[in-house]
Amino acid sequence: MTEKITAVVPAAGVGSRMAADRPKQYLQIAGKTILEHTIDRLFCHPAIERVIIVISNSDPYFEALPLAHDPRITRVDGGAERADSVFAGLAAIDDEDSWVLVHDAARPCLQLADLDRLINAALQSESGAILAAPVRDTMKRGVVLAGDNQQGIRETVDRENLWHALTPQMFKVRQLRDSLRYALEKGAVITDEASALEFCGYVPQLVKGRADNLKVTQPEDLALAGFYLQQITKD
Ligand SMILES: Nc1ccn([C@@H]2O[C@H](COP(=O)(O)OP(=O)(O)OP(=O)(O)O)[C@@H](O)[C@H]2O)c(=O)n1
Ligand SMILES: C[C@](O)(CO)[C@H](O)COP(=O)(O)O
Repeated sequence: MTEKITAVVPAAGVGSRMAADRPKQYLQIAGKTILEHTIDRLFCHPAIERVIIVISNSDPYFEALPLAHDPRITRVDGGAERADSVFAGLAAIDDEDSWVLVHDAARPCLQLADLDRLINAALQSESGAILAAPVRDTMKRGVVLAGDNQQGIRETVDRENLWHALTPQMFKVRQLRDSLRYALEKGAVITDEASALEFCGYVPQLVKGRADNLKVTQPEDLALAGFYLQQITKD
């Protein structure tokens, strides 16, 4: 593969659900921050030429990391929402005909085989591609019960063809930038890149990925991510 790909890593969140003493991307696993593990996983693939890391403009942690001095890495300021941060990262890419791969800083357990399959699928897709994991549990939609903050079951959601969207998600820069701009201008709720393309009528490809490509989100995820990373570095 000769394609050279720019990765955009949104890392400007505060990690509120983690309830830690710092944003979760700076929590340590095996002596390195989650952010460093994530960047290491991306650079394992030869097609990843450059990484744009999107950081909060009030972030006091990033500059202390060796990453901050890596010539392959560019820092840009993030925005209020993840989609704003991704849009800011895209602004740092000059060639609109090139490929961009967006990967959450909070997903440090990405495996090379999944990354390679996603890249190959996106290169052959008119509307890019995302890693996704099929839902494995029975899915319920809740309803807030009157009088307290308890939820009851409103319905069981058909899980046929239901997927967890993961990252990386890979698209042509122009297609993603134009879709994000349009969707955000129209006030669409955009929680991943694919939803912006969907809003514009595109059909990105779903590429089955490993369920252990977890997004560190809640306190119990940190130990699990540590276990998964140990498995990767052992292989
Ligand atoms: N304004 C934002 C919000 C989120 N992110 C990034 O998007 C990724 C996925 O978002 P999420 O897991 O929701 O992270 P947080 O927003 O930090 O978490 P929380 O919602 O618990 O605060 C994370 O790497 C996060 O740093 C970002 O770059 N800019
Ligand atoms: C992009 C994402 O990882 C896909 O599942 C997820 O939407 C990001 O987390 P958030 O909590 O929605 O910001």
